[in-house]
Amino acid sequence: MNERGLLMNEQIRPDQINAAGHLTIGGVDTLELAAEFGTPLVVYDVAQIRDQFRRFQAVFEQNQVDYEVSYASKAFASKAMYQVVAQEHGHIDVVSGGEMTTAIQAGFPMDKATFHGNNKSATELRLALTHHIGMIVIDNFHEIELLSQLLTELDTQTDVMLRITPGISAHTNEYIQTGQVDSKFGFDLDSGQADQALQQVLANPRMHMRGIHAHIGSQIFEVVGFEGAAQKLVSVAKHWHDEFGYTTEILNVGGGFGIKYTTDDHPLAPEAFVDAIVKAVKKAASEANLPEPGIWIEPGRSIAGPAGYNLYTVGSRKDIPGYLPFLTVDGGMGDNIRPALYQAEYETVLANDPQAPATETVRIAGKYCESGDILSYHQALPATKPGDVLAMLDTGAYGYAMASNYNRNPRPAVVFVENGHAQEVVKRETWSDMARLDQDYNL
Ligand SMILES: Cc1ncc(COP(=O)(O)O)c(C=O)c1O
Ligand SMILES: N[C@@H](CCCC[NH3+])C(=O)O
Repeated sequence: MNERGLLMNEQIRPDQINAAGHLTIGGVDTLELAAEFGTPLVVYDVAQIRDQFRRFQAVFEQNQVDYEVSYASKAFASKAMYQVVAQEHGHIDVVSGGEMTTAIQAGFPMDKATFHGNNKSATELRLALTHHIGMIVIDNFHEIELLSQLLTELDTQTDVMLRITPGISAHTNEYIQTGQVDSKFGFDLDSGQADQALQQVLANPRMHMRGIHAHIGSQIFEVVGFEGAAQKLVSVAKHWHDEFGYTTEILNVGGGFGIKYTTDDHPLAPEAFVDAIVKAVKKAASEANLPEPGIWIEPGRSIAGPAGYNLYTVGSRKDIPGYLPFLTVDGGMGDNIRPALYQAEYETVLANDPQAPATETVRIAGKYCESGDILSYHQALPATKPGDVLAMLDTGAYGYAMASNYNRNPRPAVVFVENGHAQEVVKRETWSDMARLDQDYNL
């Protein structure tokens, strides 16, 4: 409750409302952000990014475990983001030459980067090796062969892990499950593929086999899947120890920690996830009589998501008797495709009065030429008028990262805000940028 006796939106902290009653991010008024940088605008509260990172790290420190918290940068990659992670002494994982190049340009220490992907190209692997990437997570037999050729060609060596499919279907949207047996990622266990991969890697002196990786899915709300993955990884480590005399140094349980998008979501705290993982690994390792391995995690959404906001300006409106009105904003599926792609839900508030009581339920539509271009299917809001700014909450993961130029709409600017200061860290694209790669046809 606030002083007006209204129920606060749970995703907004009371200190985010300023004297004018406006929503603030990192101490800056969202209306000022919209006026200065334009809309649609992606805004990150940097203190919140740092705080999530530190919370994950602190539990490992308390448990005195060898660990890495590796930010899964597919959730949101930019030079500024990599620089913030570096300031937090964090690690990153990258899944493409583009993410790697951005990290390199940001000056990120690449020995703290892990390279993932189920079809890494020779060029990408070469880039990784020439920049002495910290770890390559090998996904398939083709990659073992390609990597071994490149290691010989470049006369170098690398640390590697093997990604396995743990056979765990996390309780999450089926589109974002990755740990089940029928997955395109990683080596299958039951068919013996993983054993074969281990033997190939161990036979190559240029590959230093460091550990086992599994990722069970995304937006997960329960610890049980992670405990299961931890047990499975330890059982693989035990099997490899007994069968091949190989001792696993690191278990990487991936990311997937769920966040609160709406009041229906009840995520666990970072501490609860890490605590459960650490306990499960320690218990399983001691039962298997194995030395305690290092534990790595790869949170993406839980680092970037809650810190991100999308600001939009309200434009047209369509009222249809018997249906929820369409309130159209100046962005849409080009800057956040998640509602259209996964029926993902968010909370949206009126930036100039986020505490105002709702008077209607609307559909928030985008401006893209597509009926499915909906940002919200049912959002309670106070009365709005063209020109009002809406703030969509918790948009920081897989929003800008999955943005497109559909309809040749420019992608928004990205602004980082901290301690009352705002800085544009990714410029807004312009209409002429839309044609910057185009060539006149002159055959
Ligand atoms: C290998 C791997 N690690 C980490 C992540 C990050 O997941 P999340 O953003 O759900 O934490 C993903 C994406 O799901 C992934 O595929
Ligand atoms: N893009 C998905 C998550 C993908 C996870 C990547 N492994 C989402 O928006 O929820």
